[in-house]
Amino acid sequence: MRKVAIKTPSKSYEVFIEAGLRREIGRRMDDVLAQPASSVLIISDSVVAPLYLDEVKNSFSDLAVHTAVIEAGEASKSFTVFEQLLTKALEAGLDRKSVIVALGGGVVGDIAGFVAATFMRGIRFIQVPTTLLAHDSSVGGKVAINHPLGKNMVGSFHQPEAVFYDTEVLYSLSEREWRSGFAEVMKHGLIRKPSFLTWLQTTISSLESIPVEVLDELLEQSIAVKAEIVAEDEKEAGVRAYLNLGHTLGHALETKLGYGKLTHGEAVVIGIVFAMRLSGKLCGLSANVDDYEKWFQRLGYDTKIPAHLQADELIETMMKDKKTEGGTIRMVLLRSIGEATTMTVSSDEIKQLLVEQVEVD
Ligand SMILES: NC(=O)c1ccc[n+]([C@@H]2O[C@H](COP(=O)([O-])OP(=O)(O)OC[C@H]3O[C@@H](n4cnc5c(N)ncnc54)[C@H](O)[C@@H]3O)[C@@H](O)[C@H]2O)c1
Ligand SMILES: O=C(O)C(=O)C[C@@H](O)[C@H](O)[C@H](O)COP(=O)(O)O
Ligand SMILES: [Zn+2]
Repeated sequence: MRKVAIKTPSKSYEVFIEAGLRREIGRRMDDVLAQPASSVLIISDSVVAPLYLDEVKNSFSDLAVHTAVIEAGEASKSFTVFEQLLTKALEAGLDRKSVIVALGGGVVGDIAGFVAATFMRGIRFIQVPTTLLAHDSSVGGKVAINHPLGKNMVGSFHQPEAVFYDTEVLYSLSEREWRSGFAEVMKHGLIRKPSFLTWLQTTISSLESIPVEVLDELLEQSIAVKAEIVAEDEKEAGVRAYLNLGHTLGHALETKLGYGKLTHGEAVVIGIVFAMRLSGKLCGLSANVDDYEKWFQRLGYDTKIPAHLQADELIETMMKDKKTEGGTIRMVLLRSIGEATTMTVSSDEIKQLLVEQVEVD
């Protein structure tokens, strides 16, 4: 068992990392709750539920356990599904002492967390992440749904009571989902921990899956970066924005292509390459961005912007990014590997580089 402590002004809790933990959720939840739960609503999705919902459900005894299964995929982070889940919570008779359990990847974690943040003005919830990407999304309390005009535009900060990470369940992930999650792992190295990044470069040569003998270490190191930053700045008044490296363009790509077309990690990697090229121009990043791009490509990422997207429409969507201030785009850039910063960037500078990164047919 590995543990990472998350300490924020609003709540302190732990991330427990252990193979087989899904069969222990009910019993372990009692250990982390200061007050017992009156009932539980497990929210999962249509891919995860058939695999793991029964095992999680059976780990609870002497408690009313309700379940809700949403359609798998990014399109479910919507107002419609949000309302359906609130209706389910009401029909199931949840009260202020009830606990929501988010069993799934970042989509389930984000929407279930937002239901918990808003139901009766806020009830407790537990994260049970089932994707590699969710090592990021389950920690730190950002919960949200998407708006057709922008990613995560409606949300809150609502910290979970605990994160129970069962590493065994990751081995039913597709290669594409391993790759998507690994984008956020690399991001954590790039913004804060060059030694971790070097370790990743020497240890991980394929993303078919992450070898079991390195998985726990990789998760602990990557979550530790997030924990450090969230402890410094829970509500993104400053350094937490560094966790957004690659996201200004990444989110715009997800929005403009239609939610779910690219995975979140695929979009973020394109955004990271873009942010690194801009960093070379604007804030002295001396690292060879071509070498990083080649590393990403060797790992199977497509680093180019799809050809049919126009720079102007991407810029228009980037303008709606949550870091934008007074109509100017603020991006996370790198002064060096491991040292992030935020900077205002003009549309002209963005446009020129966007055009250069568009894929050639
Ligand atoms: N809140 C945050 O801080 C934060 C951080 C990063 C990303 N996010 C959000 O997270 C979302 C992406 O999360 P994701 O990549 O986990 O996507 P996801 O939840 O859609 O999961 C990806 C796919 O894998 C399937 N899946 C999940 N677990 C599985 C398992 N163990 N075995 C087999 N299949 C499984 C899902 O059903 C889905 O089809 C995005 O909406 C992104 O905006 C939030
Ligand atoms: O935790 C954070 O802070 C992050 O920015 C982590 C990101 O990986 C994540 O995608 C997050 O949901 C983006 O937040 P947003 O505020 O840009 O919507
Ligand atoms: Zn992200």
